[in-house]
Amino acid sequence: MSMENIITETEAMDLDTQEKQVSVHWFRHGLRLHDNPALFEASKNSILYPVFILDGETAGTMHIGYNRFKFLLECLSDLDRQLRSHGGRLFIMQGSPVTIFETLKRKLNFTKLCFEQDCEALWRKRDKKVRKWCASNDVEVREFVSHTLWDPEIVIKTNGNVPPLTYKMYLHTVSCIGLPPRPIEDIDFTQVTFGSLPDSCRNELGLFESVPKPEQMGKYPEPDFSNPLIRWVGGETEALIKLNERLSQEIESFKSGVYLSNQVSPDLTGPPTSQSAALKFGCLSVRRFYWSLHDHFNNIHEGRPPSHYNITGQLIWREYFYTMSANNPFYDQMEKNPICLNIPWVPDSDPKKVKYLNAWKNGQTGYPFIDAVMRQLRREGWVHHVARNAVACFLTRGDLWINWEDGVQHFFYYLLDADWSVNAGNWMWVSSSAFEQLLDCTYCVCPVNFGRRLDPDGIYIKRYVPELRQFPIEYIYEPWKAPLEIQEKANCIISKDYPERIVNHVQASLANKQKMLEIRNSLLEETPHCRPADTEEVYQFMMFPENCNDHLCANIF
Ligand SMILES: Cc1cc2nc3c(=O)[nH]c(=O)nc-3n(C[C@H](O)[C@H](O)[C@H](O)COP(=O)(O)OP(=O)(O)OC[C@H]3O[C@@H](n4cnc5c(N)ncnc54)[C@H](O)[C@@H]3O)c2cc1C
Repeated sequence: MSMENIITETEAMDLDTQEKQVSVHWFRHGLRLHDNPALFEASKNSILYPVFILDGETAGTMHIGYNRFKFLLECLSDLDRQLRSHGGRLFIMQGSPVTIFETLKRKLNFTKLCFEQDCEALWRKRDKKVRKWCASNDVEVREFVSHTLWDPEIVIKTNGNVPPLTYKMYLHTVSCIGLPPRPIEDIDFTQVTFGSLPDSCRNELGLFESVPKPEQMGKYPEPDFSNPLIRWVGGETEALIKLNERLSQEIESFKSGVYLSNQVSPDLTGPPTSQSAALKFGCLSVRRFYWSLHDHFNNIHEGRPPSHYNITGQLIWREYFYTMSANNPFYDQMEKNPICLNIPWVPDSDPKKVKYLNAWKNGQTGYPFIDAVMRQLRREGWVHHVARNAVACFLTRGDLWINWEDGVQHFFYYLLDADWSVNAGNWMWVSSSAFEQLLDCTYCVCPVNFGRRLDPDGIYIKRYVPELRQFPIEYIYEPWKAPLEIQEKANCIISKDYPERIVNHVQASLANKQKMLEIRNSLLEETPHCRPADTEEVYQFMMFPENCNDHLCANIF
């Protein structure tokens, strides 16, 4: 696009005389141009200002590690590059949203503010303040639902003004609402007029002339966990390339009649295919993902009714957790959270807690599978769902009896896809704190056999726990059992080069099960609570292989 459709400073100041109104599109999540109804609205018959505000909280920046910050800045870079190719740019500013909008109002007299709904309770305060300011400054607010397939508020209303307690109830509720909307058409950028910012307000707005690097924002790689082996790249362009790759794989599996290969045979060492970080930041539209899968599925199985909730069942878990958190500002906490059971985890004052928690965080528990996962998390920011289940269970009800809130914080800092509600929802589920039969923790992931089942050759361990690279496979999941001469031959002496296991899993998990039972029995009556609908749902969520109920991967008490 030529410079002709960028208006000048003088034109911007003289807008009341022009026909077009001035609109600001506020990117928060939803960092994409495709299927973006709020951006579509902002660009209609308007002079458009696309804005992202680094306010220290938006898009999860209040507690963020280097890898996710880098990913976010790559998303912004990609947006900026794309907008520039259409003659505009992304205005990245630093400060509080209301202060920035005040300045923009003074300088540009904008009259419309558009944004995508951030449905989590966490964002209520921020958005309420902005709405209030808009209401008293003649700025129309237009908010659109496109981060989720269904509007959580409508789901709650349809379910009688309470969130559905179980995933199955959730499925039932959304089936009453109907199928989610399809993605909207692409914006015709040849018809869009972009605004420019007067020089006089650039400082006041904390405007970045180009997308900053994480280091400029005070974020640095951690010395012991730098050099990721898998590099996740942020941005819409990359997300759409990955979507096509993923769809090709899915089409092949639909044709062969093998569905959900990611769940049936989880691959810890194969090339990365996940879209969770792209969905978290919204560089991929969840509706595009959902409908592309179903359309391909229906094309291949012409005439057969689509099984909507099977092939996209994982996406529905995301919806479910968003909905559960929508009206619950304490969703990521234990005591104040009405859906969470109060479990007397190891107290903060207990020195054992600090020791165990640090060992878990640093990948030094002495259980190679757990340590590999924890090190991959810090190094790369993404780990497979089955691996997350294993380390979450180990920290909480499985082995260490440590509060899931500590796990949530750690994951929230390091995960690329860290979502306030999805993260906390999964932690409550795995730790038996909610979404689980009242303290009935039947399934406990075994840190030895579960890993062995997933990665029998120990490739994953050798990749992330280099101390054990020369260990023979028969001992790699239980190195403490290796005779000293084998340890010497493998150049790794247990308790010197690699830690002794911090707990005995069999003893710890049995003792923890007993504690759960005692708490359960001490409760007078069962209150209605969130829980799995049945055993099948537990298996599906935990992604246990079908024949896993044989004490090999899961301890079943
Ligand atoms: C303790 C714990 C914490 C987690 N924290 C997060 C988080 O902060 N953000 C996050 O996106 N996922 C989280 N998950 C869920 C899950 O592990 C990831 O979404 C998954 O690893 C993504 O891989 P994928 O894209 O290959 O998934 P696929 O199987 O391809 O699923 C497609 C999409 O569905 C969604 N999804 C899949 N599984 C779940 C699930 N159990 N709950 C909710 N959504 C799901 C994701 O957006 C995912 O990209 C967590 C799981 C656990 C056990």
